[in-house]
Amino acid sequence: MVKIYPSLLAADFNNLENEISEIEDIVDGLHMDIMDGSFVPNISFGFPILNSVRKISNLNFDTHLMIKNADSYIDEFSKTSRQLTVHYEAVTHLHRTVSRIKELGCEAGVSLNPHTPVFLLEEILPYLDRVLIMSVNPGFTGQKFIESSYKKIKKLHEMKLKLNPTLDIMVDGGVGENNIAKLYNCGVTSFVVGAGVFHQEDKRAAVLNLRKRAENND
Ligand SMILES: O=C(CO)[C@H](O)[C@H](O)COP(=O)(O)O
Repeated sequence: MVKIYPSLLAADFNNLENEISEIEDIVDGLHMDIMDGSFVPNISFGFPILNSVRKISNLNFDTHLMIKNADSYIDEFSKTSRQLTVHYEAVTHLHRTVSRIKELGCEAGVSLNPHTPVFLLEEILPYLDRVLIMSVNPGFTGQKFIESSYKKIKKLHEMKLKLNPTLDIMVDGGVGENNIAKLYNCGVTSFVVGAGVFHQEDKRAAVLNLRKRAENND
C-alpha cells in the first residue's frame, strides 16, 4: 500500500485549515520538516506550530528533525508526533537516540542526505521502523529530484530484505507524478510530497493521481 505524506513546508499557512481539510481523509499523515538554520540552510517551524496544527487535525504527524542536538528535543516532539526521524549526519549516538524514540512510544526513523551511503545503516537497520532517503539536499521545497537516488533506494531495499523486512522506505524531495511509479518499483513504501500536492490547484486530485500512478505503475 502506497503511503503519501504531504509536506507542510509547501503549504500556504494563511489557508492551512482549508488545505489540510481538502486532503485529510486520503493521506497517511502530514510530514513536518523541523529546520534549525544550522544543520540545514533554512528555518521552518517548531513546537508552537505543531501544537496549533494538532488543534485543527488529528492526522498522524511524521516529524523530520533536520536539526543538530535532536536528543534535547525528541521528548517534546513525541507529544504531538507518532513518527520521529533524525538525521544520520546530525546524531552522534544513533542507537541511543533511536532507543529513546522507541521508549517514548514512537516509530523511529533515520534520514540520509544525498551524499550519505546506505551501507552505513547496516548495524542500526534492525532497530528502525523507517529510513528516509533525501532525494534533494534538505532545506527547501520545489527542488529537482537527484537521479542517483534510484540506485540508492534499490540498495536499501536489498538491505531491508535481509535485515528488516518490515522497514518503511520513505523518499523526500522532488517527488511527483513523473517519478512516483519508478520510485515505488525501486522499493519506496512512503512518499513525502511538498510542491506536488500543496502547489497544485486541486490538492485532492493531486494526491489521488500520485497514488494511482504508483499503484498502476504508470
Ligand atoms: O524536506 C524537505 C525539503 O528539504 C521537504 O519535505 C520538502 O517540502 C519536499 O518538497 P518537494 O516535494 O517540493 O521537493
